[in-house]
Amino acid sequence: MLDNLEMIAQNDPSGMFEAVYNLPEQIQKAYEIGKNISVDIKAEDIDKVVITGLGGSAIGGNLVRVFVLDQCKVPVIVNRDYVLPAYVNSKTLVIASSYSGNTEETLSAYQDAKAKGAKIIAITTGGKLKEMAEKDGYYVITIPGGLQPRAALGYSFIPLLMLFVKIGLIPPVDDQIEETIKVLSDLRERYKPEVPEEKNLAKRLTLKLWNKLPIIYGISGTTEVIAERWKGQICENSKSPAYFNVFSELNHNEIVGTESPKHILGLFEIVMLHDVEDHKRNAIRMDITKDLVKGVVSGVNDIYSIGNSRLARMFSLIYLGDYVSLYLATLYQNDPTPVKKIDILKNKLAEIKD
Ligand SMILES: O=P(O)(O)OC[C@H]1O[C@](O)(CO)[C@@H](O)[C@@H]1O
Repeated sequence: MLDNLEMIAQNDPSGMFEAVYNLPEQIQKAYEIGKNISVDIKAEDIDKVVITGLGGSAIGGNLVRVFVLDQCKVPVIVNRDYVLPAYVNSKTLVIASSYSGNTEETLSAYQDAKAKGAKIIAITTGGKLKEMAEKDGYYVITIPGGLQPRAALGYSFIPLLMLFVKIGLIPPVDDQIEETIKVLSDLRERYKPEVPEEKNLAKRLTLKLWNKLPIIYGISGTTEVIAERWKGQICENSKSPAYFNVFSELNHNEIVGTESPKHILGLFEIVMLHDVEDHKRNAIRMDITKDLVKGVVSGVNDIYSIGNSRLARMFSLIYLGDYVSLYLATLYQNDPTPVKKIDILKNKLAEIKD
């Protein structure tokens, strides 16, 4: 079914498949942008980092948060709100991340950061954020436009990660970026539409999730944000509901909610994301949980990261989720690009001034 290339092309008039295929090149370009970052902020000047953004931009920040968790000596917090927490002050580095540069919550948080006297860096393609930050004399990392924010994860993540290196918060990541580009270049030749179902994991997994409710499980500290990314991509690209949760937390509540109603539980198709750095006990929890839900849910699918470095492994899982979301869109005959409901929301919000 998913081997019908004409059907794929018909449901992808705006080229989201192409954008996903080009992720390795995007990461290469993002790497060059990262190398050119030149800031005078040093690790000792700050006692915390707050990355403020929404949607795809927040995911980029959240992936950085998890990536640096065991290396960075200052807390990294992701803020997805109009305002920043009261602990933001002159020792805080606030990174305002918005691909469009026009997301209202991020613009509002930027103003809040300014009012609180924080050190500010903006990462954006342009829009009001770039305009304001340049006018206010803050450093702006400018990334290329022309993509949907969720398709620009390379741009919203890699320069941010390299900023952490430049500031001296984490050791260099060059080798990891280079490996990531290689791993993704290899994976796209395995996941692309031309590869038939029997050899294409992305297509096979999509067929399992089709007409089901995808439930994506990650593990705290490793795959937690990747699970969130899968959920977001399935919602926005496939226009299907999807939910995610994280081990071990879900073992303390969600696992109990698997008894009734049976006809709804029977539609759950679970994807468990695995990585070699998963906490041993959480890996065991995943196995036990699988046994507990077997026969109740429609199915459980184990997916393992590929690659040596942490970065390559992270992106290997992200990439599979991206392809799955596009194939699922194809099966539902949806164009992955438009996000009509968000457009309606934004228009309605624009009509209402406070
Ligand atoms: O990165 P931006 O442009 O601030 O957008 C944030 C999020 O907002 C949306 O544009 C929709 O509101 C998402 O698609 C996107 O991920």
